[in-house]
Amino acid sequence: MNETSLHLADQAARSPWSASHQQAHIQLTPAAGPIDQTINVSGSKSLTNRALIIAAMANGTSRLDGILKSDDSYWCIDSLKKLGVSITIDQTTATVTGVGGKWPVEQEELYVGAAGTVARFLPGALAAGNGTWRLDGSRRMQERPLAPLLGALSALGAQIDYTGQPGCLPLTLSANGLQGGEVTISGSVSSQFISGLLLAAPYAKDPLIVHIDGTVVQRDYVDMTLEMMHAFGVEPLVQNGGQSVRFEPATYKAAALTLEPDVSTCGYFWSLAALTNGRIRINGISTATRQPDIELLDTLERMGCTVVRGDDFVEVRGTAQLKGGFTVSMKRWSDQTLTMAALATFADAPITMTDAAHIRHHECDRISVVCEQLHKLGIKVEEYADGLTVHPGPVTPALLDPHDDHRMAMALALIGAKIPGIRIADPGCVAKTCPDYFERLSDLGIGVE
Ligand SMILES: O=C(O)C1=C[C@@H](OP(=O)(O)O)[C@@H](O)[C@H](O)C1
Ligand SMILES: C=C(OP(=O)(O)O)C(=O)O
Repeated sequence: MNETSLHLADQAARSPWSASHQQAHIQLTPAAGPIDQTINVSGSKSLTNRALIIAAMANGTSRLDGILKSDDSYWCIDSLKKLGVSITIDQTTATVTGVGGKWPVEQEELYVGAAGTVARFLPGALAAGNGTWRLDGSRRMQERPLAPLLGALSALGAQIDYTGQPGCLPLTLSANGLQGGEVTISGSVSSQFISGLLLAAPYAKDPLIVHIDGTVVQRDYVDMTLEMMHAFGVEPLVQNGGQSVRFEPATYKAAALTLEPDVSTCGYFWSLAALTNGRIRINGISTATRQPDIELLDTLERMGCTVVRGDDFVEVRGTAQLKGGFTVSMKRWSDQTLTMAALATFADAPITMTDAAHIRHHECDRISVVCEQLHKLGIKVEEYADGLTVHPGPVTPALLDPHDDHRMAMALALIGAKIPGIRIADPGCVAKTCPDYFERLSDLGIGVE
């Protein structure tokens, strides 16, 4: 594949916290022997951006330890600062002085980068206040859906004017606070729509009941949102088996929190141990986490790995031959679909991943792109609307194109940890959630040139 056929990355979405990897591509070389390390992993992107936005809406000053410093959290902080929120960062500690839901800057242009969490969590927070703001994002973020969330916010009093594709960024949001009452929203395409509405719901002028229409993809992220709201002193009343949530008018209270490591990022390092018949222990996390990608561990065990579940660490020990020959639903933990596709390349029988249709709306059409990239390696794949089947086989090194998708780059790099000569274009795209990913691989003995 020549350079001209590569997906053109949106460099504008790369933040000052991006990695140093600005070269056109890198080449990976497997470590000389099994990887055997104990490591730490940076804070959760999902928890970081929830905590930042809620802290900004709270009364009082919050202290957040263990935040993630990546593109997604950078654009979250940048937007909140533009709204007049005082945020100071010291290493991985954020000190946020909340504005109680009244944004000091009532007219501003905000940029969310490629961050789905900011694109989906900020509009509700804005709609709860008073002002007129223009929101924009990366080229890909301008293609990702927002309509279910914005429809609900409009029903509660927000005025949304799309200046690009209807239902997407860029848009102008004008608000004079959220009405109470009842509103219904779907989470069948993204759980973030639900989370974005719930985060703002306590600030409605009257009691508000949010009804969830149908099933929610990756539902655990909604539960993470409710847990984070609780940490800031708001008590949502969950009813009807989780299909409705009732809120009395309330204001978040400042909090001091330490955020968990990012379990989605942990998945790549645990998978490295699985693939190299090595051992990786990650400190500071346990399987008691609400982060759904912890589900990967059960599947690694199913593939023949050993998992040690400590109170404050999780260790994965690999195996000489990964087992396949099964179908696995990715509905709860679909961010690991690409990781599973990389692992399946080296299993002893095909693996089918299902229930992941919504990841076609993520940083790229992840099902189509991962099938295309595995095909370049000579791997037989079958693509379905909601997933794929990977048939293990010999790998022919190639230049792989992550399509500006951090998870595509991080997952495909796992193949390079096993097979010499794998090249990954635009390695800097990992900065969305793990700017130092390739440095970490190098520290583990994998060649990164
Ligand atoms: O709420 C969150 O923090 C997230 C929700 C999920 O998005 P979808 O529900 O859109 O799949 C997940 O893929 C994303 O990485 C983070
Ligand atoms: C889908 C993802 O991110 P987001 O939707 O938060 O941009 C992800 O990190 O895999």
